[in-house]
Amino acid sequence: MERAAVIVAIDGPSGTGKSSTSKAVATQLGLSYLDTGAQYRAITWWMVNNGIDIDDPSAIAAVAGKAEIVSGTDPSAPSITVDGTDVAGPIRTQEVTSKVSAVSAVPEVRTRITELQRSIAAGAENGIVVEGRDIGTTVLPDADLKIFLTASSEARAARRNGELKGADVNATREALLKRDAADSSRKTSPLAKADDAVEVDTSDLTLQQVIECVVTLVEEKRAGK
Ligand SMILES: Nc1ncnc2c1ncn2[C@@H]1O[C@H](COP(=O)(O)OP(=O)(O)O)[C@@H](O)[C@H]1O
Ligand SMILES: Nc1ccn([C@H]2C[C@H](O)[C@@H](COP(=O)(O)OP(=O)(O)O)O2)c(=O)n1
Repeated sequence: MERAAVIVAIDGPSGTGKSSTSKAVATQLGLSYLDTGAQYRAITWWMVNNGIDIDDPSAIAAVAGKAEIVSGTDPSAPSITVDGTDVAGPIRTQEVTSKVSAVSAVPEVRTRITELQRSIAAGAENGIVVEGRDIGTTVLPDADLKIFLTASSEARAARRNGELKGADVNATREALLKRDAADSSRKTSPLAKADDAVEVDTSDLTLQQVIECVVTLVEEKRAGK
């Protein structure tokens, strides 16, 4: 019998391990992978590049449909382009990181990106792992499995700091908490755990342990447990 395409939603705040876990789980299970944060970063990069006033939600809303964002969903080589330009590097700058919460709070931006995410998930024949902030609550509320990753702010800041050469861990923690607060308090589709999501606190787990935990949960779902 053909296996039905499994849809896995992984949400949680910054630095909880969503991207690393999702990529590894998708690779192990032969599923596609979608980093929705990269899409919000990509549209933010476009806004910055086109001189749009980030403090003016109506200016952002007016051009929300302009950028053509294409996400490659191979977990071993995820990619993202805007109007044909590879932006995988530029979307990770401090400037984009500091502006992405404001851009992603604009309802017109969310509507546009949510449509894109749903069409990518629907087209993933072998199933997909989709990671973000509102996947289990809004984008794919019928996902087969929903995971909500958490971790202490200290653990999250230490992990993020490990990626930023020479950064001050306290400044990293402050910036991370500020972004979480903005993402959790916005009106449209805030960062939240879905009622039926499995919460996993990764503070004291290795990445490998988190991956194994999620793989087991997917396999249990597939076995109909
Ligand atoms: N359980 C873990 N223990 C230690 N480090 C981790 C763990 N999970 C992820 N990391 C590391 O923390 C950093 C942030 O992880 P990432 O997957 O990008 O988180 P998110 O997508 O939630 O922001 C990466 O450098 C990753 O290797
Ligand atoms: N589904 C999503 C995914 C991300 N976002 C927004 C909010 C986040 O602060 C930014 C960036 O997300 P991203 O997952 O790249 O952030 P980190 O890897 O945790 O730093 O995008 C969102 O609003 N909804």
